[in-house]
Amino acid sequence: MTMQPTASHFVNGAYLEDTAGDAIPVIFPATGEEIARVHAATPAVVEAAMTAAKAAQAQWAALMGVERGRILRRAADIIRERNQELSELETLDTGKPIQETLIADASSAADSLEYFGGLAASLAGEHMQLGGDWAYTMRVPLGVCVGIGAWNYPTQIAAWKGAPALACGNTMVFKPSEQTPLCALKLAEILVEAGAPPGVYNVIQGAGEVGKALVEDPRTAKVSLTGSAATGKKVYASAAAHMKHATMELGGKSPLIIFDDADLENAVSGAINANFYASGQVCSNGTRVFVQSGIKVAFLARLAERTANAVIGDPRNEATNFGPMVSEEQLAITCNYIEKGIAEGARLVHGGKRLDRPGCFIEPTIFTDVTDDMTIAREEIFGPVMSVLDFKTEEEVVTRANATDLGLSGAVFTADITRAHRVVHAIEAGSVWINQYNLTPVEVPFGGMKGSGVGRENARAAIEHYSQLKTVYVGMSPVEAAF
Ligand SMILES: NC(=O)c1ccc[n+]([C@@H]2O[C@H](COP(=O)([O-])OP(=O)(O)OC[C@H]3O[C@@H](n4cnc5c(N)ncnc54)[C@H](O)[C@@H]3O)[C@@H](O)[C@H]2O)c1
Ligand SMILES: C[N+](C)(C)CC=O
Repeated sequence: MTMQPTASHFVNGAYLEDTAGDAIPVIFPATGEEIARVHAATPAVVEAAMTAAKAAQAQWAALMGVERGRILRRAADIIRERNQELSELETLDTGKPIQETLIADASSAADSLEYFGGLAASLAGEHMQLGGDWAYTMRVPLGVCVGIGAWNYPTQIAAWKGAPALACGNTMVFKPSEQTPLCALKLAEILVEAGAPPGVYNVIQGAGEVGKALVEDPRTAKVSLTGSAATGKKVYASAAAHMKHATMELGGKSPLIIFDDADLENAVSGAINANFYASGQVCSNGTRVFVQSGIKVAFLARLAERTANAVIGDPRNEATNFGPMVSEEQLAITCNYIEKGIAEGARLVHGGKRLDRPGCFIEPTIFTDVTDDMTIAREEIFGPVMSVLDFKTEEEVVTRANATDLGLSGAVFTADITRAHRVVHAIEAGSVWINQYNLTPVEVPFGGMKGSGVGRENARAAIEHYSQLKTVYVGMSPVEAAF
């Protein structure tokens, strides 16, 4: 099986190769098979991409918003028509089950292009009457935006950054994660097919060094990173040093709070989605599951029963609902955390073992008797490891839920609507669900508080992060000079 792209990079409207860059093998995580090989961008490729994006920007921004929007919406239509093919590619690139990718990835990219394509024509400033004088604001693009992606949602991340950037009249150079380089190339190809001029959306490959070169390039006006908190700190500092705009979509260690009065079955469903979707490799996952004492025994019993029903296997099989992890490296990190959990006294309720088969498979894992000070309760694992902690009172759980430097997401499951709102208002996180988990439609802003990031993706909020206001003061009478 091979998914070899035409070339490693997509620059100035066409595929571009430069084999002088380090080779990056693309591994299908379910088998360990190499399905493609791309090359990291050399300085010449970085230069070509930045030059193309810079050259294309003014002309792209000069188009009517409705014209830019039409191109984005046409790209959305093409993505929907090719959903099967793009979902299969996402599955091969990441290892996520096809039953997930068919509904969550290319379609999310299409939603984003459709949504921001729809908004492009309505981007506008304001008019202020100042007696006889007046002023107005214009919403203007930032210039060349750099997007840098994580490996868990390669298609979605490429579009969540590209669609609002392009809608606002910016151009983009996007660098996917070196672990999942294939999907973003398809987005670049589709945008050109939809009518985007050369240079408007470019994709180049590489690891952190290439990302760093893009961030530091003087032509870069804005950086949007999806990645770990550690990388975020470095990239944010570098962007700030040169006064560049920045959006940081980083990791989390989110609390999922289940009160005694919650619908048990729904709470179990929430905890499963919040921990085992995409084999646990979701930034917003609710990995600290706080369960009120009265419901804990019943919750754990039902959770273990339902988790035992997971269909683990080849992600290309439509029946599979739990696939491999993305890489041997990520699997090893996860196994290490499981060992630490055991060593620090947490009790395994389910899973905990690597599967005895080829590929990066590990069982969905549930720990109970977890305490707040344990490593597995403090650090983002980014694997299918759920920690169940118990609590007695609302006040106690809110304090414990907030006792983290991160603040990406959270949830509360309860039948008491007053308490639900009280608790979600108290949780320090960018997205909080009530009796739901991990739904992130394009209509609602997504992003983190505290160490989980700055800025927001999706919704109208993203427009604020991909454009800036210019104020124009119009003098209607002579200047009154002092002398
Ligand atoms: N908040 C969100 O929306 C969101 C979504 C998905 C993933 N994530 C987070 O991403 C992390 C997992 O992804 P990962 O392992 O790919 O993260 P990572 O931080 O290792 O890498 C992310 C990207 O940054 C690049 N990079 C690394 N060092 C860089 C540097 N110095 N300068 C510029 N670019 C650099 C990498 O090549 C990669 O493309 C998790 O922490 C997860 O929570 C967050
Ligand atoms: C943004 N989200 C939650 C869809 C995927 C994060 O890993």
